[in-house]
Amino acid sequence: MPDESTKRPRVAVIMGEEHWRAQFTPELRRRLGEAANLTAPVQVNSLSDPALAGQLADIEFLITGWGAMPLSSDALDKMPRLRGLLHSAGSVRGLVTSDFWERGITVSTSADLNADPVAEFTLASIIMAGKKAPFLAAELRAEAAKDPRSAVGPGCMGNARRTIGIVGFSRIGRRVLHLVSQTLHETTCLVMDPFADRREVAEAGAHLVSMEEMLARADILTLHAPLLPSTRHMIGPRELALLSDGVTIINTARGALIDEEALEGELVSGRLSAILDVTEPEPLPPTSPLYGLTNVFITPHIAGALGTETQRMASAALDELERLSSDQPLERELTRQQYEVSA
Ligand SMILES: NC(=O)c1ccc[n+]([C@@H]2O[C@H](COP(=O)([O-])OP(=O)(O)OC[C@H]3O[C@@H](n4cnc5c(N)ncnc54)[C@H](O)[C@@H]3O)[C@@H](O)[C@H]2O)c1
Ligand SMILES: O=C(O)[C@H](O)COP(=O)(O)O
Repeated sequence: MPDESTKRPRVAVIMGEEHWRAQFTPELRRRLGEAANLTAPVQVNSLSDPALAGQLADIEFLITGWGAMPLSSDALDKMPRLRGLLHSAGSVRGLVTSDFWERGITVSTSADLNADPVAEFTLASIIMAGKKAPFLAAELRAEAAKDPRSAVGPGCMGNARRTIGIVGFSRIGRRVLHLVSQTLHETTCLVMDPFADRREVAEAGAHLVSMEEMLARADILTLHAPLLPSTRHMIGPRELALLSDGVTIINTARGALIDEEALEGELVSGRLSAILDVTEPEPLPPTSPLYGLTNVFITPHIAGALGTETQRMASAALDELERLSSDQPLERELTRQQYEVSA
């Protein structure tokens, strides 16, 4: 009698072992085992792992994740039956190439679920920036004997009637807009994105504006564009100079969106403040003056999914596997066109 498992699609999991352990709980592994005829071992971090050598020809789907090594054309040549790649994290950049679409291999990503915690972190940052909380806390630490209220410097205070500039109507940018609109009172949201549809932005409750208009009007500027050749240093000395005194820049996207030298100048002078989850380089060198500034709050790239948040992404990749196996349409497919302008 044929083994039931051979009727299921052949699947390999390509990701770092620590992420496999953290994301694929026993319950998710049980689901995976029920949906797939798994390779042995189930998880490796590279398709060139010798343990997979004799098994590549049968593989139909790959579940990938953080810690996976790039998937080369050579490896794809050895997998003529490969139909889909289901990524249990966000960006597939650095992992897949245009080769995938050229070969008709479907790509799906859990990036929407990685976007949620970044948007939540950004909302929290906007609220804290409105009170200048991280900056006043740093001033208090530096000068503990001072009356805290005397530490209140120039720039916006309070979270009502503020203008928030959102760079990028991306997955995360859209979520930030939604959360801000739901949470803060009488807030004006401006969006800058050359690919966004004006009506869609308006329906989401914001105004699509030029970069210049956004910079002139924003009390808080928050960055959510992908890092592409066209967006590197999109915020340079000219753009920073257009911001009013006391504006806080929030960057949870990529450090290289901002010209770091120009940013450093504006922060050292105290004219602008910043909440930076990402920097260029990352981490900043120990000699960076930004570490010593009370108007700068730096976190070590923690806005995206961490710990318990990452299991939703694994579950979503399994949902996609189950859909593909039963010829249902995918919910998280990434087309080649989207890939060109994606994070
Ligand atoms: N800090 C973290 O832990 C963390 C986690 C996840 C993502 N990120 C970063 O957050 C950013 C947003 O991620 P995402 O998944 O929402 O991106 P995404 O893939 O949804 O972004 C694509 C969209 O960005 C917009 N865009 C493209 N070029 C633009 C430009 N020149 N100006 C403005 N907008 C432009 C377009 O609307 C495009 O559809 C990326 O830089 C990503 O790397 C950071
Ligand atoms: O900064 C990020 O993009 C995340 O922390 C990592 O997510 P990724 O899966 O998009 O690389």
